Amino acid sequence: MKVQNPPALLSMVKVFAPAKINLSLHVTGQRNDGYHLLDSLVAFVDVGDQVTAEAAQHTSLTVEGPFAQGVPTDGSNLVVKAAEACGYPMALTLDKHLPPSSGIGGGSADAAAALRAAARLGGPLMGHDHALLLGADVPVCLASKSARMRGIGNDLVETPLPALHLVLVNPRVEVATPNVFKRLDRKDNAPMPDTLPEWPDSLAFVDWLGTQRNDLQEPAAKLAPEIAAVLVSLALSPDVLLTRMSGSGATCFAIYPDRATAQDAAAQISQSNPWWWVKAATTLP
Ligand SMILES: C[C@@](CO)(OP(=O)(O)O)[C@H](O)COP(=O)(O)OP(=O)(O)OC[C@H]1O[C@@H](n2ccc(N)nc2=O)[C@H](O)[C@@H]1O
Ligand SMILES: Nc1ncnc2c1ncn2[C@@H]1O[C@H](COP(=O)(O)OP(=O)(O)O)[C@@H](O)[C@H]1O
Repeated sequence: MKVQNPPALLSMVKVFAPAKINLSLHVTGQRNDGYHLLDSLVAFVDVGDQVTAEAAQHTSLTVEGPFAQGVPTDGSNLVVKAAEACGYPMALTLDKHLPPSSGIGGGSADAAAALRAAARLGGPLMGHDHALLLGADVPVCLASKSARMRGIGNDLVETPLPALHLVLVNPRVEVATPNVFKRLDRKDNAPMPDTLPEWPDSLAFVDWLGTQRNDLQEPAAKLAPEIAAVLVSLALSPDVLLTRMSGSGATCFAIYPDRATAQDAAAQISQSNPWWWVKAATTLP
């Protein structure tokens, strides 16, 4: 019998940390510990951060990239917390492209990428329950596949969606998630339907999505009036199908019929608002 060598372990890995978009976000209750119950359709896009990792004696972190200045470089960074939580020390480099505190889960995506990096280097693969301790959004980011997310972020059902062409806009205003939840008047809003419909194509999906909500949009817009300006700017762009805020804000998204239309809208919005962070994006399969 031929004896096969075990697969060689990689010495360095690069892992993409895609932005998370809450296409819908219904807040349906609140637990005794203060955490809110959610019902959210989550998608991931081809815009994100990059985590590079090597096994090391001690965990270290270098942060670079366009949003490096906005994130901590010490043990409070979620990639360091992720390395510590899985007990696998790594030399980490975070190339930060997503605006922080912006409702697209940058820190959670980075933490999930660090967990995937540890597993690829030969460390343990952390389970969802353990990942949840790093943040409510970390479990959904671990798979980075579109999903219906319920509970506080722990109850996940993979939900394939038609491809969507988006523009993401952040007015470069950081919004703290707990402050938005605190300003939400009603905590017991209606969930999405028990059984989600089948969508034959993107247009049918967007029609249905228009009947759903982000319950955090109103309280976030009270905290950051720039959100209203972003939504107006997206709503005025040619051929737009739907506009909404993601997560607790302030990033908003719009959906377009195709990539070229999304790219044209992004270029036009960026030209009129040079300070804003504007990206055309397509959902990942
Ligand atoms: C609101 C969401 C929707 O996807 O996205 P973001 O706006 O952060 O991107 C998430 O639930 C955020 O997840 P994440 O950012 O990982 O939250 P955590 O670090 O666990 O919690 C930060 C704080 O948000 C509030 N929080 C978070 C999640 C949840 N289900 N209920 C809450 O009330 C709590 O005040 C908590 O102290
Ligand atoms: N890798 C990271 N990237 C961004 N923020 C981080 C990171 N690690 C820790 N943080 C902290 O987490 C907080 C939430 O950031 P982030 O995850 O980007 O928010 P959101 O989930 O709203 O997009 C910020 O206040 C930031 O200081």
